[in-house]
Amino acid sequence: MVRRGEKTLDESESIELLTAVDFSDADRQYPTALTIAGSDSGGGAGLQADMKTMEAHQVFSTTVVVGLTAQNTLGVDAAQPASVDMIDGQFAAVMADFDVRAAKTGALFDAERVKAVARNIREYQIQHLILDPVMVAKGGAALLDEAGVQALKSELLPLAELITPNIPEAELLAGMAIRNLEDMKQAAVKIQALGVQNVMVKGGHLSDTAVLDYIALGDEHFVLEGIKVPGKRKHGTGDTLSAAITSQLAKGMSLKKAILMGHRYMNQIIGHPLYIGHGHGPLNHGLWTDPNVFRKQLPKDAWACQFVVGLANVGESEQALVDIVRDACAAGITLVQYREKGGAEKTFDERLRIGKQLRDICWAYDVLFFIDDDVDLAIALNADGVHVGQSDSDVAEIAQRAPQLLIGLSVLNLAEEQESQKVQQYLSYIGVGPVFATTTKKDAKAPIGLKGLAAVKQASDLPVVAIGGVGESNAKAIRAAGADGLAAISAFTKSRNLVETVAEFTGKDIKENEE
Ligand SMILES: Cc1ncc(COP(=O)(O)OP(=O)(O)O)c(N)n1
Ligand SMILES: Cc1nc(C(=O)O)sc1CCOP(=O)(O)O
Ligand SMILES: [Mg+2]
Repeated sequence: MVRRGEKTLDESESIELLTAVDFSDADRQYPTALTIAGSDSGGGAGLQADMKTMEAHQVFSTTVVVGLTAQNTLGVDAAQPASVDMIDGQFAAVMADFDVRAAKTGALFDAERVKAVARNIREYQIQHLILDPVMVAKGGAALLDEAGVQALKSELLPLAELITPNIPEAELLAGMAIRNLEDMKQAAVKIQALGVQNVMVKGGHLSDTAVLDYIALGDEHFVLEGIKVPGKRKHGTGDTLSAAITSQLAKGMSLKKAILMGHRYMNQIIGHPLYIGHGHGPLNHGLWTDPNVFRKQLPKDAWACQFVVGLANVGESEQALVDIVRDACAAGITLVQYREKGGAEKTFDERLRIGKQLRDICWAYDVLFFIDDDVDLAIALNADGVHVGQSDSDVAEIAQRAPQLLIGLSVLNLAEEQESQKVQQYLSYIGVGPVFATTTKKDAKAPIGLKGLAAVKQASDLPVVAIGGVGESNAKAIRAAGADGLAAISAFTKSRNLVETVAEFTGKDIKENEE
C-alpha cells in the first residue's frame, strides 16, 4: 500500500505508476564510472577516495579491488594483492551489468596485476581510461614494484587517455630529474613518447609557494596554478584529482574541461580538510556540494557579459545559433544562457541535442553555460547552472535536487529582492529587469529604469545582472548604476561587431577582452 496525500493507492495501481516512469535518462543523469585500485582501510586514499569523489560529482562508482592495504593516516602496515581470478571476476561482473562511461586506475601492486588489468581494459574496450600511476604512498610505502612499473609503461600506458603522475612518478617514467617547470615540460613530452597522448604532471612536490601542474594534451600545452595549503591533511590528493577527472569524463565532458573542473574541485576541497586521524589526514570530498564554496571559486568576472539565446532569436536556424554562440564566445562573453522561448515548440530531446552543441562550444572557450527555467535539461546537460524566474522552479528545491548547479534568479523590484534573501545561500546572482523596454520578451514587465536597478543593487549582497533593453549605448550607464554584469539577447543577435559589443558590455578595452 502506498499513501500519497489523502488517497491510498492499491498495489496494482502503484506498480502501474512506477513502471510508467521512464528510467532511460538515468544513465545520462547519474552515469557510472569504475575505479580499479587498492583499498585503503583508512578511507582517505585508494578506491575509497575515488568512490567518495565520484559520488560527490553525482557519478555512480563501481570498483575492481586490486588489493588490500591495512592503512591509516599514519602509514601502510600491510598490503596484499587480490588474485588475478578475482580481478577478472570483478571486471566481468561490473562490465556485464553497468554502462561504465570512464575508468581510472590506482595502486596496482605488481606486474602480474598490471597485466591482468590491461588485459581486461582491452577485452572490455574501456574508452576513457585515466591512469594514475600510483607508485609510492604518502608515508613512503611502495605500492608498485619495479617490474610493475615496467609493465605499466608497456601494457597500460598506451591504453590511457590521460596519465597523471606526480613529480617522483614522472621522474621514474621519464627517466630524468625534475626541478622546475621546464623539466616538467620535458618530462611530459618524454612520457607522451612512451605512447600516451595526454599527460598531466602534478607539481605539488616541487614548490613551497604556488602549485603548478603542467598539462600536455597532444600539442596543446598549458599550466594550471593551484593553491598551496600548509600541513599534512592531503592524503589521497592524487587519487581524488584523477577520480574527479574520471567523473567529469563519465558525464560526457571533454578531457580539457574535465581537467579544469578536476583542478577546481581539488582547489576547493584541499583548503577545507577533515581533522580526522593523527597523520596525513583525509580530504573533505563531499564539500563540493556546498554551493557557497563553489560560488567563491568562480572567476571575478563570471557574470560580466551574458548572452541569452535560443532558436527563436536566430530565425529558428540551428546553424545560426551554433555560429553566433561560437562567435560570441570567441569575442569574450563570460556566460551563455540557453533559453528556448517564444518560438516553435521543441521536444526535450531536441533541446538536449542543441544544448549539447552549445555547451561544448562554451566549455571549449571556458564560458559558463546556463539553462533558462528547465532544471531537467540543465541536469541532463550537466550545465554549469540554471536561471529561473519568480514563477519557475523553487530555488531551494533545485539546490537540493542538483547541488552542483549554480542558480540565477530573476528579480523585478525591492520586494522580490527581499524575498530572494531567504534563498540567498543557494543563489549565485540575481537577474534584475527589465531595466529598459524590450520587445524580445513578450511577457516582460514595465521597465524599472536605472534607479530601480540601483535600488535593488544597494539592497542585495549578491552580484546583480541587468537585463532588458541592454545594449552598447546604455551599457556604461548600467554599470555605473551598480550592475555587476549585463545580459542581453538582441544586442548580440543584432550586433555588427561582437568584439565591440562585448567591450562595451564589460567596459574593458578590446585587447583586455581578448586576453
Ligand atoms: C539573466 C536573466 N535575467 C532574467 C531572466 C528572465 O527570467 P524569467 O523571469 O524566468 O523569464 P524567462 O526568461 O523565463 O522568460 C533571464 N532569463 N536571465
Ligand atoms: C529574457 C529576458 N528577461 C527579462 C526580464 O526582465 O527578466 S527581459 C528579457 C529579454 C532581453 O532581451 P533584449 O536583450 O533583447 O532586450
Ligand atoms: Mg523563467
